Amino acid sequence: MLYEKAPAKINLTLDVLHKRPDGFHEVEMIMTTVDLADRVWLRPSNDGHINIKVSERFVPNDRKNLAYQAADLLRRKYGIRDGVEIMLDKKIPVAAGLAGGSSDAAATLRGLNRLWKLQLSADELADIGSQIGSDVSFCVHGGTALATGRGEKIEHLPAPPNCWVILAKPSISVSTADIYRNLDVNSIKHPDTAGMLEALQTGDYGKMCASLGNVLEPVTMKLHPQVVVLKEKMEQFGADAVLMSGSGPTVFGFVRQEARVSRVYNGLKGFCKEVHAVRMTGERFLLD
Ligand SMILES: C[C@](O)(CO)[C@H](O)COP(=O)(O)OP(=O)(O)OC[C@H]1O[C@@H](n2ccc(N)nc2=O)[C@H](O)[C@@H]1O
Ligand SMILES: Nc1ncnc2c1ncn2[C@@H]1O[C@H](COP(=O)(O)OP(=O)(O)OP(=O)(O)O)[C@@H](O)[C@H]1O
Repeated sequence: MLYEKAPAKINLTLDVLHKRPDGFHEVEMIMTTVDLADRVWLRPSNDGHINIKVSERFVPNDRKNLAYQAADLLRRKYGIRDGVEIMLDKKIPVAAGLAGGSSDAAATLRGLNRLWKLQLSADELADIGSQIGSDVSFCVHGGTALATGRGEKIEHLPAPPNCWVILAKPSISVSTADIYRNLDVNSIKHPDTAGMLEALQTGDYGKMCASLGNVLEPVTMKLHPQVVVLKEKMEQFGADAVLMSGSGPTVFGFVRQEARVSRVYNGLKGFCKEVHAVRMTGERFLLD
């Protein structure tokens, strides 16, 4: 049995440049992994099938699961006949803007690369992953990166300055496709991507806080006012800066002072079932 960690991501910035002829949006976003992770186990089986077992009742255990799609893609591409059992222990909130499914798919790609001795590089796996979803390429590499194109073009960046990240997910589900559909590309207020890049290069915490921005945030907030309330609460409880991740609805807040972490965490617990205090790991997966 083989184990892979599948960490969640947050978006420090998310900008949309334009809508493409293929219906997707050309994005420019800075993402980083946090130490909240699903756990993925892979066990070879000789029935020639891909079997998924998931700890979470609402997550599909058939070909709709992104980990299934990752295994299926590799099997077809490399003519593999072996079966595999994939066990997913979900810790990342589902449909949250934290790339849970994408990270499971990425971990499956990394794990099967080892199990089936395919000797593919991280870039090759990321390329295969982009066929599953826009966030899978980033999740194959992890760490901190600028993602462009549909999200599949990755440039590695230095890890963010050290701080706590409080994640809070309201109990609503958000469809990424719906949020992009409701975005008016002509009235976008673009985030300061250059400022965020500089903050990462220089390790400037204040500048990182000031440069957070996500063009999908107002779209999700309009459809789900709970996200506005949650962001305000997090600010009131003392987070240094707050933003929605991806298409939402998870909101994250940075807290540098150790003493404030429990105040923000406990305060939010009163409003929200799913609250986590995590760190940005900056941990990149290097394949051998
Ligand atoms: C919001 C983010 O999570 C930010 O990291 C990503 O942009 C979305 O990544 P994802 O969930 O992996 O998205 P996909 O599964 O590829 O696409 C879901 C849907 O979102 C829309 N979509 C996604 C990515 C993109 N660059 N433009 C889009 O318009 C499309 O309607 C697509 O059908
Ligand atoms: N392994 C998986 N884990 C969770 N959800 C999955 C998985 N595979 C498929 N899904 C489906 O994908 C949907 C979105 O789940 P996911 O947790 O990946 O969303 P997300 O965090 O918003 O992703 P992203 O940030 O990439 O948009 C779920 O409602 C579920 O039906």
